[in-house]
Amino acid sequence: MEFDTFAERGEAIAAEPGALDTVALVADALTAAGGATPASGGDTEGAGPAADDDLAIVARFLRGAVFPGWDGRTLSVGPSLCHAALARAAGANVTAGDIEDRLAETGEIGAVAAGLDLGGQTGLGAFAGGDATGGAGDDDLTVRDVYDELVAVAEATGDGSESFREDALFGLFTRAGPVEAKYLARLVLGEMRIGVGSGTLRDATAAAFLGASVTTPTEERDDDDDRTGELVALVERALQVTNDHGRVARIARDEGESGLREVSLSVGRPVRSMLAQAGTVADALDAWDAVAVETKYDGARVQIHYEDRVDDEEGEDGATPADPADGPVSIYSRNMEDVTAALPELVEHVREHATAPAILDGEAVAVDDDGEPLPFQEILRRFRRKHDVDRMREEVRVELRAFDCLHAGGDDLLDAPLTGRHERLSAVLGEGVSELRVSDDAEEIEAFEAAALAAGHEGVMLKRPESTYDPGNRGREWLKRKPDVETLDLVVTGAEWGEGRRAELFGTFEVSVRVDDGDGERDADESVDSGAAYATVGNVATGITDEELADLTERLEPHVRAESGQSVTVAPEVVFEVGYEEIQTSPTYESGHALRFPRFLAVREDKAPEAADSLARVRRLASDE
Ligand SMILES: Nc1ncnc2c1ncn2[C@@H]1O[C@H](COP(=O)(O)OP(=O)(O)OP(=O)(O)O)[C@@H](O)[C@H]1O
Repeated sequence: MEFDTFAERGEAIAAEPGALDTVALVADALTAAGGATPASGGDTEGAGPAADDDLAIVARFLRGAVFPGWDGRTLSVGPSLCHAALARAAGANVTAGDIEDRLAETGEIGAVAAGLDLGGQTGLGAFAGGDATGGAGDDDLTVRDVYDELVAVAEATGDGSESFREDALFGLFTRAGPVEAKYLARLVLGEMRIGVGSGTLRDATAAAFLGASVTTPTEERDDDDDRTGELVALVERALQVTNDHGRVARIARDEGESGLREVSLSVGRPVRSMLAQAGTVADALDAWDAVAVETKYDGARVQIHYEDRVDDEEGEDGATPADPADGPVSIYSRNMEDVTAALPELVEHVREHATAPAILDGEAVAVDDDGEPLPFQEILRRFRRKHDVDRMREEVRVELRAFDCLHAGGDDLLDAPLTGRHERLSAVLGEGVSELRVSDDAEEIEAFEAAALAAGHEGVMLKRPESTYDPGNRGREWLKRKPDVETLDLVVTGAEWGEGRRAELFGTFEVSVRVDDGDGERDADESVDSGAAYATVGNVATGITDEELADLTERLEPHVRAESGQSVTVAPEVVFEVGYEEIQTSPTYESGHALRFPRFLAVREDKAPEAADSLARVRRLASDE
């Protein structure tokens, strides 16, 4: 597919207000991208699509993603690099500063890119491979050209990789016409802004390739007695298992329903984590006959994949390889980032105890010398660390608390009941496994909770004993019960420079909630700019030490999008855990709410902005108060 065709379809989708018509437009785009069905069936297994088929690429691009969800590769392109590449492509008269000024005016990089004369002024379009007519946009840039170039950008490492990335983007921009440039800039920065969430793409896949009808919104259908509901559920299931919209679209097209039914988990490819809602013991006992109660560990979520393969690097004595990333154990964060190298104790633990290939779910916790839990902030000093792992290992001890098992010894367990999965977990790992107590006695459950709190844990999890594992879902099958601490996980979207002695550091941070339904789709929300993904809810300036301010400044500076006086706007990259006393309605912030007495608690290293708290949650909390 030509990239300008993709961009025009993006424009049409963005302009369509109706959810069902959006699904129909996305389904058309998928069908158009697939072209003729490849006889070979193509590469449905691998990360890269077959050479004659753009379906997988287009399915991901529509969501603003270049790679599948399970794939750890990232472009490593921040706003400043993108601005520099755009400025170069726009010719000698335009600087990165000009791009930032325009961004401050328009508020959106796509609009800025579309307004530039890229490659046109200097004939760079011809230089970069354009046809005889020269100017930008005349070149037949395809979605595959863009994909291939972005793969090269993602895979560039070492000295010179930064300039390689800039050159590659410059090359792409010089080949782009205005609408293409708009979608290129958005894609590169991961902000597609056309309102295509995971649910839309799922429904469109079912409509395009399985014959599902697009007449009733998925949420209003009864899945049990509706054929379309059945097909949508099948696609949803395949998405949960593969975590790859591109691959699922291809399987739906090439192998139909039976192909989707056969999709299974792969050890080594992370799955989205099942999540919890807040709830009480009374809620749990009202809803279920019995409750499976478990300690809520205050650590960072980890998903551990154990491949049980012979390790090339392994010495004859079976010693751990020097680099844990080379071994049979891979550990992923909740964002599906590979954190194996940061947590060698967990690698060693699993190598020592696991008896079969497995996918385990659990929490990495920091503990003191007696094995007692340390606060959450301590695990964050170890999590995602790339340097000084051995030194930090001496300072902060980390242990595994595994609480679920998604796959063991060749069996996918997503559909098995929780208690059965937990038994498999105990059988496959043995050590470092949570205690899961099933009880229908409120007093016994409360005594379990009191003991967990007394031991320094965060609270308890209450789970339905028969619940299946629902990747990515924040349903009511798992409830979290914590004593009353009011915190929200909010995205930093702006900051202000400090004063006096702190003039070189940010002093105040603007924090925002997510304006979507949890999988990237926007709320139907008229009071908030419908293109915005985040809405402000407060400014945080207290609870931060000087050392933390320096760290936060260093961390946020590369993401600054625009500066005006003391204030900067920041790309949504960093999530803060913020404590507060109350939520009030307020016209001051875009969300229509304000936090009273917000204070900084920690950076949620383990959370991506898409996993931050939503506007819907803040509204719920506000109305409960
Ligand atoms: N026994 C357990 N079972 C499931 N999750 C647990 C358990 N112990 C600790 N956790 C942690 O609790 C989280 C469940 O709460 P939730 O889904 O709301 O995530 P969260 O937003 O990170 O919550 P929080 O900020 O309260 O940790 C899990 O993601 C996991 O990291």
